[in-house]
Amino acid sequence: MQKILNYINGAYCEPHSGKWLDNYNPSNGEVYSQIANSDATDIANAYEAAKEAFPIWSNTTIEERSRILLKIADLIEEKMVDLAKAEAKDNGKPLNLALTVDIPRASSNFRFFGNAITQFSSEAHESIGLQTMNFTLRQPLGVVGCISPWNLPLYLFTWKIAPAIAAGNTVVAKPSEVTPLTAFLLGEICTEAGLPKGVLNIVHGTGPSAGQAIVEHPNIKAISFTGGTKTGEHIARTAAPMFKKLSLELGGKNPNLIFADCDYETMLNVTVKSSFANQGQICLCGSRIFVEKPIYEKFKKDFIAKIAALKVGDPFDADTNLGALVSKPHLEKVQSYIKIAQEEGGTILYGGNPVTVKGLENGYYLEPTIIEVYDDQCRVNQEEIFGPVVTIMPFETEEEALRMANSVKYGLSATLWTTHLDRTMRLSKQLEAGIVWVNTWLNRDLRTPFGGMKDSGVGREGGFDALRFFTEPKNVCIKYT
Ligand SMILES: NC(=O)C1=CN([C@@H]2O[C@H](COP(=O)(O)OP(=O)(O)OC[C@H]3O[C@@H](n4cnc5c(N)ncnc54)[C@H](O)[C@@H]3O)[C@@H](O)[C@H]2O)C=CC1
Ligand SMILES: O=C(O)/C=C/C=C(\O)C(=O)O
Repeated sequence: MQKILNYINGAYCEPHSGKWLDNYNPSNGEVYSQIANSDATDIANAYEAAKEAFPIWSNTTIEERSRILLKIADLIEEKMVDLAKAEAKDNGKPLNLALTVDIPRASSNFRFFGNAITQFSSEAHESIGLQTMNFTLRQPLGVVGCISPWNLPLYLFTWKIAPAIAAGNTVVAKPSEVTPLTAFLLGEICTEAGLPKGVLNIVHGTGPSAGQAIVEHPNIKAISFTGGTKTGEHIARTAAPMFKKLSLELGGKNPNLIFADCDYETMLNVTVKSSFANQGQICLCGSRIFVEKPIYEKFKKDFIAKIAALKVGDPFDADTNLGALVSKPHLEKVQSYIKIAQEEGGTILYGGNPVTVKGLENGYYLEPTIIEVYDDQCRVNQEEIFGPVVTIMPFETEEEALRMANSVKYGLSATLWTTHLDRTMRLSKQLEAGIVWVNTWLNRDLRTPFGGMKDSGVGREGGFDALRFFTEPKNVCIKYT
């Protein structure tokens, strides 16, 4: 059986413990590989390799760093099909999605930061009349930790690693133990691209063991984490006494506000995606849909018809719209919320049942599910489900829509459908979200700040924000006569 090995100091190696975890294929429920079950010793080894590589890498010219990052981007593109197949098998997502979204974005992450680092510069402030000149160095932090989740495996893993190494840091990174395969494959791509050994070290294993050891390591200077809010809270508690820099991209329960004056057809098509792309397992999915009363009944009917036409099936079939959920425990968690919805008095307008796919009877499939709710404070409207489940509810006024949109503990993204300019401006300012999309969804320009407010996280990634996170500003003040 295939072994998912650690990649430390430029070479693949077994975990120190000699222990392995089962890796499941969500499409058929079978174990198909073994994952290194690493512990604090593996993290310490990875740290040592990263520490040794740091003085050389941090003094490598920007041009050379950029050249290597661009080469990694090229190699990911060259290996697109193999990587996409690996992602679909490991995660259960449709191959088409991996081919058009996940792997192209992983390549773009390296290409973007390979270029961005050549434009990242220090600031200077001349204190006129005082004969002093200040300039601010932006120095790499040292060894940093990157911890990523299972929903967009290579996409989010590289979203952290690329800016970290572009800025001159060396990295100890851990992908999710639920989807480690493409991170494993990234090791050989980095070697082929000529990334010096020790610059990127990839350690596999569980959160409480390998992940915790990264966060606890006293000399790992910063942690960039994407995952659940509870885990983020735990990481913050562990890291705070060591004054580590933290970037936490956490959960979401994002509102999708639909006004009667919107471009209806575009809204309907995009709302299908923002509800169920990647089986709804994207922290940015619009899982709470609020529709202005005059078009509510029409929307309900049209939305149900669109969803009924989606195909749940084998991730490798070209016409599959929704593949498998990522794991059995996750499927059970999502199903438990459908039960809660019924207990709370919600109406299941569509879906709610597991799907049996011929030849893949033990896979983790679930119908896309639409729940009509009558109180925006109910649990299914407040708690992150992170699956193919959306709630819908009508509203009468802009004020009511805004109040409900903001009445959750999360604040990651919000989507607004309207052609009314004043309303766009008013609501964009008042929505409690780090990202507001108007008449679009998941429309990404990698230069923009990305992250959430409230329980959706701390800090911003993307563009120069990421490069600023992965560097320490040091001001030098010179007095001259
Ligand atoms: N992007 C997002 O917003 C994501 C949100 N979630 C939410 O979180 C829920 C739980 O999913 P999980 O897979 O359990 O996510 P998680 O937050 O536990 O996992 C994310 C990453 O953190 C690591 N991790 C876990 N515990 C850690 C610790 N103590 N120290 C350091 N690293 C640790 C994991 O190994 C994984 O690499 C989901 O049902 C979903 O609601 C999950 C994944 C992504
Ligand atoms: O950077 C993006 O485009 C998307 C990020 C998505 C997540 O962070 C997530 O789903 O967890």
